[in-house]
Amino acid sequence: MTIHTLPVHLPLVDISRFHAGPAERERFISDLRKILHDHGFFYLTGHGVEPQLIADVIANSKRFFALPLEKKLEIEMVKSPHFRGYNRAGYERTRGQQDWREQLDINTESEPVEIGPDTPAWKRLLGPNQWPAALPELKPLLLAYQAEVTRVGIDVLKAIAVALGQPEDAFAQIYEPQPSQLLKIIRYPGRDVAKTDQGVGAHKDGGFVTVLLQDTVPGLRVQTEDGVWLDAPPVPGTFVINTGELLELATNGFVRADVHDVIAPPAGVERFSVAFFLGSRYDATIPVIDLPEELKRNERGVTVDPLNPIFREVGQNHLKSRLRSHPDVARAHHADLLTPEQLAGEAVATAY
Ligand SMILES: O=C(O)CCC(=O)C(=O)O
Ligand SMILES: [Fe+2]
Repeated sequence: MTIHTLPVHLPLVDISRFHAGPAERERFISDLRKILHDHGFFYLTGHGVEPQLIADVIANSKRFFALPLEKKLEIEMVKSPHFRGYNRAGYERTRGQQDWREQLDINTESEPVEIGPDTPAWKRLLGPNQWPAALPELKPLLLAYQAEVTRVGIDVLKAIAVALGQPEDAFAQIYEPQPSQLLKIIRYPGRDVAKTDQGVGAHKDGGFVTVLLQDTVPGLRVQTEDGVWLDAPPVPGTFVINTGELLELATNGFVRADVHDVIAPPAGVERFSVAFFLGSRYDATIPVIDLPEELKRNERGVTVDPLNPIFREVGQNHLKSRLRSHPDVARAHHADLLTPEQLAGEAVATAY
Protein backbone atom coordinates (compact mmCIF):
# COMPACT_ATOMS: atom_id res chain seq x y z
CA MET A 1 0.00 0.00 0.00
CA THR A 2 1.28 3.50 -0.71
CA ILE A 3 0.22 6.70 0.91
CA HIS A 4 -1.82 7.62 -2.18
CA THR A 5 -4.27 4.75 -1.70
CA LEU A 6 -5.00 5.65 1.90
CA PRO A 7 -8.57 6.96 2.18
CA VAL A 8 -7.65 9.46 4.89
CA HIS A 9 -5.62 12.58 5.44
CA LEU A 10 -3.17 11.07 7.89
CA PRO A 11 0.21 9.72 6.78
CA LEU A 12 1.13 6.06 6.44
CA VAL A 13 4.41 4.79 7.89
CA ASP A 14 5.81 1.47 6.70
CA ILE A 15 8.07 0.44 9.60
CA SER A 16 9.63 -2.40 7.58
CA ARG A 17 11.61 0.37 5.79
CA PHE A 18 13.43 0.97 9.11
CA HIS A 19 14.87 -2.53 8.77
CA ALA A 20 15.69 -2.30 5.05
CA GLY A 21 19.17 -1.47 3.67
CA PRO A 22 20.98 1.72 4.81
CA ALA A 23 19.81 3.94 1.93
CA GLU A 24 16.15 3.04 2.35
CA ARG A 25 16.45 3.39 6.14
CA GLU A 26 17.92 6.86 5.64
CA ARG A 27 15.01 7.92 3.40
CA PHE A 28 12.55 6.42 5.86
CA ILE A 29 14.03 8.34 8.77
CA SER A 30 13.87 11.61 6.91
CA ASP A 31 10.19 10.97 5.96
CA LEU A 32 9.41 10.06 9.57
CA ARG A 33 11.08 13.20 10.93
CA LYS A 34 8.78 15.38 8.84
CA ILE A 35 5.69 13.36 9.77
CA LEU A 36 6.55 13.51 13.48
CA HIS A 37 6.76 17.24 13.50
CA ASP A 38 3.51 17.76 11.55
CA HIS A 39 1.35 15.00 13.02
CA GLY A 40 0.98 13.18 16.28
CA PHE A 41 -1.05 10.52 14.44
CA PHE A 42 -0.18 8.14 11.63
CA TYR A 43 -1.10 4.72 10.28
CA LEU A 44 1.46 1.93 10.64
CA THR A 45 2.00 -0.92 8.24
CA GLY A 46 4.85 -3.43 7.82
CA HIS A 47 4.61 -4.16 11.58
CA GLY A 48 4.77 -7.96 11.32
CA VAL A 49 1.92 -8.80 13.70
CA GLU A 50 0.19 -11.99 12.50
CA PRO A 51 -3.24 -11.23 10.97
CA GLN A 52 -4.55 -14.35 12.74
CA LEU A 53 -3.55 -12.99 16.15
CA ILE A 54 -5.34 -9.73 15.38
CA ALA A 55 -8.46 -11.57 14.19
CA ASP A 56 -8.46 -13.76 17.33
CA VAL A 57 -8.11 -10.74 19.62
CA ILE A 58 -11.05 -8.96 17.98
CA ALA A 59 -13.22 -12.12 17.96
CA ASN A 60 -12.53 -12.85 21.62
CA SER A 61 -13.07 -9.21 22.69
CA LYS A 62 -16.50 -9.46 21.10
CA ARG A 63 -17.12 -12.71 23.00
CA PHE A 64 -16.03 -11.08 26.26
CA PHE A 65 -18.38 -8.11 25.87
CA ALA A 66 -21.22 -10.46 24.87
CA LEU A 67 -20.97 -12.26 28.26
CA PRO A 68 -23.83 -11.61 30.71
CA LEU A 69 -23.18 -8.46 32.77
CA GLU A 70 -22.80 -10.42 36.02
CA LYS A 71 -19.92 -12.43 34.51
CA LYS A 72 -18.15 -9.22 33.53
CA LEU A 73 -18.83 -7.67 36.95
CA GLU A 74 -17.04 -10.62 38.58
CA ILE A 75 -13.87 -8.85 37.48
CA GLU A 76 -15.03 -5.25 37.95
CA MET A 77 -12.11 -2.86 38.36
CA VAL A 78 -13.19 -1.79 41.84
CA LYS A 79 -12.05 -5.23 43.05
CA SER A 80 -8.45 -4.47 42.03
CA PRO A 81 -6.21 -2.03 43.94
CA HIS A 82 -4.02 -2.08 40.80
CA PHE A 83 -6.67 -0.59 38.48
CA ARG A 84 -7.11 -3.79 36.45
CA GLY A 85 -10.44 -5.14 35.26
CA TYR A 86 -13.81 -4.34 33.73
CA ASN A 87 -15.66 -1.01 33.62
CA ARG A 88 -19.27 -0.58 32.53
CA ALA A 89 -20.26 1.96 29.85
CA GLY A 90 -21.21 5.37 31.22
CA TYR A 91 -19.05 4.95 34.34
CA GLU A 92 -16.15 7.01 33.08
CA ARG A 93 -16.02 10.71 32.27
CA THR A 94 -13.72 12.90 30.24
CA ARG A 95 -13.66 16.48 31.48
CA GLY A 96 -16.91 15.97 33.31
CA GLN A 97 -18.90 14.43 30.41
CA GLN A 98 -19.93 10.78 30.41
CA ASP A 99 -18.00 8.44 28.06
CA TRP A 100 -19.99 5.65 26.48
CA ARG A 101 -17.73 2.64 26.28
CA GLU A 102 -17.23 -0.53 28.27
CA GLN A 103 -13.71 -1.83 28.63
CA LEU A 104 -11.36 -4.36 30.17
CA ASP A 105 -7.99 -2.99 31.31
CA ILE A 106 -4.93 -5.12 31.79
CA ASN A 107 -1.30 -4.16 32.34
CA THR A 108 1.95 -6.04 32.94
CA GLU A 109 1.09 -9.25 34.83
CA SER A 110 2.98 -9.14 38.14
CA GLU A 111 2.91 -9.88 41.86
CA PRO A 112 1.54 -7.16 44.15
CA VAL A 113 4.19 -5.22 46.07
CA GLU A 114 4.11 -5.15 49.88
CA ILE A 115 3.18 -1.51 50.66
CA GLY A 116 4.89 0.00 53.71
CA PRO A 117 4.95 3.64 54.87
CA ASP A 118 8.06 4.35 52.80
CA THR A 119 6.99 2.58 49.61
CA PRO A 120 6.49 5.01 46.70
CA ALA A 121 2.75 5.32 46.04
CA TRP A 122 3.06 4.33 42.36
CA LYS A 123 4.01 0.78 43.41
CA ARG A 124 0.29 0.28 44.08
CA LEU A 125 -0.10 0.14 40.29
CA LEU A 126 1.83 -3.15 40.17
CA GLY A 127 -0.02 -6.44 40.57
CA PRO A 128 -2.01 -9.17 38.86
CA ASN A 129 -4.68 -8.68 36.21
CA GLN A 130 -8.24 -9.91 36.61
CA TRP A 131 -9.37 -12.45 33.99
CA PRO A 132 -12.88 -13.68 33.16
CA ALA A 133 -13.53 -17.22 34.41
CA ALA A 134 -16.18 -17.56 31.69
CA LEU A 135 -13.64 -17.02 28.87
CA PRO A 136 -10.35 -18.73 29.85
CA GLU A 137 -8.80 -18.33 26.38
CA LEU A 138 -8.77 -14.53 26.79
CA LYS A 139 -5.77 -14.49 29.16
CA PRO A 140 -3.18 -16.26 26.97
CA LEU A 141 -4.45 -14.41 23.91
CA LEU A 142 -4.30 -10.90 25.36
CA LEU A 143 -0.90 -11.56 26.97
CA ALA A 144 0.46 -12.76 23.61
CA TYR A 145 -1.01 -9.70 21.91
CA GLN A 146 0.36 -7.38 24.63
CA ALA A 147 3.85 -8.82 23.99
CA GLU A 148 3.49 -8.25 20.24
CA VAL A 149 2.28 -4.66 20.47
CA THR A 150 5.04 -3.95 22.99
CA ARG A 151 7.51 -5.14 20.34
CA VAL A 152 5.84 -2.91 17.72
CA GLY A 153 5.72 0.09 20.05
CA ILE A 154 9.40 -0.24 20.94
CA ASP A 155 10.31 -0.60 17.26
CA VAL A 156 8.41 2.62 16.48
CA LEU A 157 10.06 4.33 19.45
CA LYS A 158 13.52 3.34 18.17
CA ALA A 159 12.68 4.78 14.75
CA ILE A 160 11.42 7.96 16.44
CA ALA A 161 14.67 8.23 18.45
CA VAL A 162 16.72 7.98 15.25
CA ALA A 163 14.46 10.52 13.50
CA LEU A 164 15.19 12.87 16.42
CA GLY A 165 18.92 12.53 15.76
CA GLN A 166 19.48 10.21 18.74
CA PRO A 167 20.84 6.66 19.04
CA GLU A 168 18.02 4.14 18.58
CA ASP A 169 18.22 3.12 22.25
CA ALA A 170 17.91 6.71 23.50
CA PHE A 171 14.72 5.93 25.43
CA ALA A 172 15.78 2.45 26.59
CA GLN A 173 17.17 3.87 29.85
CA ILE A 174 13.61 4.84 30.83
CA TYR A 175 11.69 1.79 29.55
CA GLU A 176 14.04 -1.09 30.32
CA PRO A 177 13.68 -3.60 31.87
CA GLN A 178 9.92 -3.11 32.24
CA PRO A 179 7.84 -0.56 30.31
CA SER A 180 4.25 0.15 31.31
CA GLN A 181 2.00 -1.96 29.08
CA LEU A 182 -1.61 -0.83 29.58
CA LEU A 183 -3.92 -2.67 27.19
CA LYS A 184 -7.65 -1.99 26.90
CA ILE A 185 -10.22 -3.92 24.93
CA ILE A 186 -13.09 -1.53 24.27
CA ARG A 187 -16.70 -1.66 23.08
CA TYR A 188 -18.67 1.46 22.17
CA PRO A 189 -22.44 0.89 22.18
CA GLY A 190 -24.65 2.67 19.62
CA ARG A 191 -26.05 6.13 20.17
CA ASP A 192 -29.44 4.69 21.20
CA VAL A 193 -27.71 3.36 24.35
CA ALA A 194 -25.23 6.21 24.67
CA LYS A 195 -27.82 9.01 24.49
CA THR A 196 -24.97 11.36 23.47
CA ASP A 197 -22.40 11.17 20.71
CA GLN A 198 -19.45 10.95 23.14
CA GLY A 199 -17.77 7.55 22.90
CA VAL A 200 -14.74 9.03 24.62
CA GLY A 201 -14.22 12.76 25.02
CA ALA A 202 -11.30 14.80 23.68
CA HIS A 203 -8.00 13.92 25.36
CA LYS A 204 -4.31 13.24 24.81
CA ASP A 205 -2.66 9.92 25.63
CA GLY A 206 0.02 9.89 28.28
CA GLY A 207 2.73 7.45 27.23
CA PHE A 208 5.41 7.18 24.56
CA VAL A 209 3.16 5.85 21.81
CA THR A 210 -0.30 4.28 21.56
CA VAL A 211 -0.77 1.31 19.22
CA LEU A 212 -4.46 1.30 18.34
CA LEU A 213 -6.31 -1.51 16.61
CA GLN A 214 -9.71 -0.60 15.20
CA ASP A 215 -12.23 -3.16 14.03
CA THR A 216 -14.48 -2.05 11.16
CA VAL A 217 -16.58 0.83 12.50
CA PRO A 218 -15.21 4.40 12.28
CA GLY A 219 -15.51 6.99 15.03
CA LEU A 220 -11.95 8.05 15.92
CA ARG A 221 -11.15 11.70 15.18
CA VAL A 222 -7.94 13.71 15.56
CA GLN A 223 -7.48 17.43 16.01
CA THR A 224 -4.67 18.91 13.94
CA GLU A 225 -2.44 21.75 15.09
CA ASP A 226 -4.67 24.32 13.37
CA GLY A 227 -7.76 23.00 15.13
CA VAL A 228 -9.30 20.99 12.26
CA TRP A 229 -10.82 17.62 13.18
CA LEU A 230 -9.83 14.76 10.85
CA ASP A 231 -11.46 11.35 10.73
CA ALA A 232 -9.13 8.40 11.34
CA PRO A 233 -11.27 5.48 10.13
CA PRO A 234 -10.11 1.85 10.29
CA VAL A 235 -7.71 0.81 7.52
CA PRO A 236 -7.36 -3.00 7.34
CA GLY A 237 -3.91 -4.36 8.22
CA THR A 238 -2.76 -1.15 9.94
CA PHE A 239 -2.52 0.19 13.45
CA VAL A 240 -3.07 3.84 14.26
CA ILE A 241 -0.05 5.13 16.15
CA ASN A 242 -0.21 8.28 18.18
CA THR A 243 2.58 9.91 20.08
CA GLY A 244 1.81 10.68 23.73
CA GLU A 245 2.57 13.34 26.31
CA LEU A 246 5.75 11.60 27.38
CA LEU A 247 7.30 12.26 23.94
CA GLU A 248 5.90 15.80 23.84
CA LEU A 249 7.64 16.48 27.17
CA ALA A 250 10.87 14.75 26.18
CA THR A 251 11.13 16.74 22.92
CA ASN A 252 9.91 20.06 24.32
CA GLY A 253 6.98 19.91 21.94
CA PHE A 254 8.83 19.04 18.70
CA VAL A 255 6.69 15.88 18.73
CA ARG A 256 2.99 16.54 19.27
CA ALA A 257 0.57 14.58 21.48
CA ASP A 258 -2.59 15.24 19.46
CA VAL A 259 -6.01 15.67 21.03
CA HIS A 260 -8.42 12.98 19.82
CA ASP A 261 -11.85 11.59 20.61
CA VAL A 262 -14.28 8.88 19.56
CA ILE A 263 -17.80 9.60 18.30
CA ALA A 264 -20.31 7.00 19.45
CA PRO A 265 -21.56 4.79 16.60
CA PRO A 266 -25.07 5.22 15.17
CA ALA A 267 -28.05 3.58 16.89
CA GLY A 268 -27.89 -0.20 16.69
CA VAL A 269 -24.20 -0.26 15.68
CA GLU A 270 -21.35 -1.17 18.05
CA ARG A 271 -17.69 -0.31 17.64
CA PHE A 272 -14.74 -2.35 18.92
CA SER A 273 -11.14 -1.25 19.39
CA VAL A 274 -8.05 -2.42 21.26
CA ALA A 275 -5.76 0.31 22.59
CA PHE A 276 -2.23 -0.33 23.82
CA PHE A 277 -0.32 2.41 25.64
CA LEU A 278 3.44 1.94 25.73
CA GLY A 279 4.88 3.85 28.65
CA SER A 280 8.21 4.07 30.42
CA ARG A 281 9.19 2.45 33.72
CA TYR A 282 7.19 3.88 36.62
CA ASP A 283 10.31 4.93 38.51
CA ALA A 284 11.60 6.97 35.57
CA THR A 285 11.80 10.75 35.29
CA ILE A 286 11.24 12.04 31.77
CA PRO A 287 14.41 13.64 30.41
CA VAL A 288 14.50 16.51 27.92
CA ILE A 289 16.28 15.31 24.82
CA ASP A 290 18.91 17.62 23.41
CA LEU A 291 17.68 17.77 19.81
CA PRO A 292 19.95 18.70 16.89
CA GLU A 293 19.92 22.45 16.17
CA GLU A 294 17.76 22.21 13.04
CA LEU A 295 15.05 20.35 15.01
CA LYS A 296 15.37 22.56 18.06
CA ARG A 297 14.25 25.51 15.97
CA ASN A 298 10.91 23.71 15.54
CA GLU A 299 10.29 22.92 19.19
CA ARG A 300 6.92 24.32 20.21
CA GLY A 301 7.26 24.05 23.98
CA VAL A 302 4.97 21.87 26.01
CA THR A 303 1.25 22.68 26.14
CA VAL A 304 0.20 23.51 29.68
CA ASP A 305 -3.31 22.50 30.69
CA PRO A 306 -4.31 23.50 34.22
CA LEU A 307 -6.99 20.77 34.18
CA ASN A 308 -4.37 18.16 33.39
CA PRO A 309 -1.07 18.92 35.09
CA ILE A 310 1.68 16.63 33.83
CA PHE A 311 4.47 15.44 36.08
CA ARG A 312 7.84 14.37 34.75
CA GLU A 313 7.83 11.62 37.38
CA VAL A 314 6.14 8.89 35.43
CA GLY A 315 4.76 6.75 38.28
CA GLN A 316 3.24 9.77 40.00
CA ASN A 317 1.71 10.90 36.69
CA HIS A 318 0.20 7.52 35.95
CA LEU A 319 -1.17 7.06 39.46
CA LYS A 320 -2.67 10.57 39.32
CA SER A 321 -4.59 9.79 36.14
CA ARG A 322 -5.75 6.37 37.40
CA LEU A 323 -6.99 7.83 40.72
CA ARG A 324 -8.87 10.53 38.81
CA SER A 325 -10.28 8.17 36.20
CA HIS A 326 -11.49 5.60 38.71
CA PRO A 327 -12.66 7.26 41.93
CA ASP A 328 -14.46 4.07 42.99
CA VAL A 329 -11.13 2.20 43.00
CA ALA A 330 -9.42 5.18 44.63
CA ARG A 331 -11.90 5.24 47.52
CA ALA A 332 -12.02 1.50 47.98
CA HIS A 333 -8.23 1.01 48.07
CA HIS A 334 -6.36 4.32 48.20
CA ALA A 335 -8.39 6.63 50.43
CA ASP A 336 -5.17 7.64 52.20
CA LEU A 337 -3.93 9.29 48.98
CA LEU A 338 -7.05 11.40 48.37
CA THR A 339 -7.77 14.96 49.37
CA PRO A 340 -10.89 15.63 51.50
CA GLU A 341 -12.53 17.10 48.35
CA GLN A 342 -11.80 13.93 46.39
CA LEU A 343 -13.17 11.80 49.19
CA ALA A 344 -16.34 13.87 49.38
CA GLY A 345 -16.75 14.30 45.59
CA GLU A 346 -19.05 12.57 43.18
CA ALA A 347 -18.20 8.88 42.66
CA VAL A 348 -17.89 9.11 38.90
CA ALA A 349 -14.91 8.11 36.90
CA THR A 350 -13.03 10.68 34.85
CA ALA A 351 -10.91 9.56 31.95
CA TYR A 352 -7.57 11.33 31.62
O1 LIG B 1 -11.13 3.48 20.76
C1 LIG B 1 -10.40 4.19 20.08
O2 LIG B 1 -10.39 4.14 18.85
C2 LIG B 1 -9.49 5.20 20.74
C3 LIG B 1 -9.49 5.11 22.24
C4 LIG B 1 -8.62 6.12 22.91
O3 LIG B 1 -8.31 7.16 22.38
C5 LIG B 1 -8.08 5.82 24.25
O4 LIG B 1 -8.55 4.87 24.88
O5 LIG B 1 -7.18 6.55 24.68
FE1 LIG C 1 -6.63 8.04 23.43
